Amino acid sequence: MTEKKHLLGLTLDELKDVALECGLPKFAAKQMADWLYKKRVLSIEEMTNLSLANRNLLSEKYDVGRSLPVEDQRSIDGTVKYLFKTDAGKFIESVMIPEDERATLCVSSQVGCKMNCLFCMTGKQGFNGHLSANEILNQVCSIEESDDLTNIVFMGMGEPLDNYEQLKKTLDIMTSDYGFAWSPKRITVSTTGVTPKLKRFLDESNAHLAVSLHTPIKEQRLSIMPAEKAFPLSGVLDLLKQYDWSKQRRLSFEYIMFKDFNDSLVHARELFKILNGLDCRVNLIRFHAIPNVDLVTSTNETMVQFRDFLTRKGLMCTIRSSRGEDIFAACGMLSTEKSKK
Ligand SMILES: C[S@@+](CC[C@H](N)C(=O)[O-])C[C@H]1O[C@@H](n2cnc3c(N)ncnc32)[C@H](O)[C@@H]1O
Ligand code: SF4
Repeated sequence: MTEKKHLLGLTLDELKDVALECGLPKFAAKQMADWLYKKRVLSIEEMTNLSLANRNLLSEKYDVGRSLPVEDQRSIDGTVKYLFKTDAGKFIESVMIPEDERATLCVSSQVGCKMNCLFCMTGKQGFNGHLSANEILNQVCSIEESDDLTNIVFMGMGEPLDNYEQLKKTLDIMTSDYGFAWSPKRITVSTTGVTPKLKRFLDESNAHLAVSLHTPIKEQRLSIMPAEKAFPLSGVLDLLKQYDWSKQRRLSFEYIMFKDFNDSLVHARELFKILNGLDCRVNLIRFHAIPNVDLVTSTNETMVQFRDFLTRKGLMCTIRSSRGEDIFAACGMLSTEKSKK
């Protein structure tokens, strides 16, 4: 028996094609979108404003394509890490982070990652495949807290801009009226800066952008982020400087603080210099230690000094609190290497 194709993850135009293919009236596409993205049903059977005959026709080739997490782990700080199995039998993780009135879901965009950043567990796993829009949206729809989510960040496993077509489809469905109808201000895409795709992302979406910067010095960045070779930070900044960031769209830079590596005031000064003229903020992140990597996180005192230096210069800078470290759910700690085995 051939595998059925999934409806979740299809845009309204694609659902119109499905309606045509299965001999359903064109307006059935909007009805399907309502069931998938507003009422979030698990089966075609539940789409009760489609006639039974039409539901049967649709079910011959399609299913909804929802799959529940196969495992969850809860941190003492309330963070929950979910494990999902993909269609290809691989595993990915998503992390739900509750904070005051907010509930943020950190989603994965790939199984593993090609970028091989020295400090990241996902990078150590290597690249095991792209996720489809279905598999990205399923992470949002299929967790217990789904209805309460206030924000989505693409900071889980993978480099979202290396999977641009599926990212774009996901963002379209999340922000369109026929889809989740979310404001793009609730969504942040984090990237090392895959320049050609970054340009498309800036032109084709209004979601917030976070760039993983980590050091203003080229040779140092190259030593911890091999992607610096193909997509130098200087090119990323040139591109970003062509856009108007003074409106609703937010630009931020992630900066992991490594002790005696990138945490001196010389670095802070250089960072200020290269970001000068950009309407942006800097998030300082503690390094979450991973096995077999010699880097160490900076002290709180150093982080505060670094932050205060930039703040005094007029650059908005915050220290991001680490969440879910006890269950290996914090930034850069996600890996499904073991699940694979
Ligand atoms: C896992 S990445 C996923 C998104 C995208 N690939 C990127 O690098 O921006 C999300 C963020 O986690 C950071 N990160 C990776 N490893 C980390 C670690 N061990 N400790 C703290 N942050 C880490 C990355 O630099 C990035 O800012
Ligand atoms: S930090 Fe981001 S780009 Fe680098 S290896 Fe990890 S997931 Fe990939």
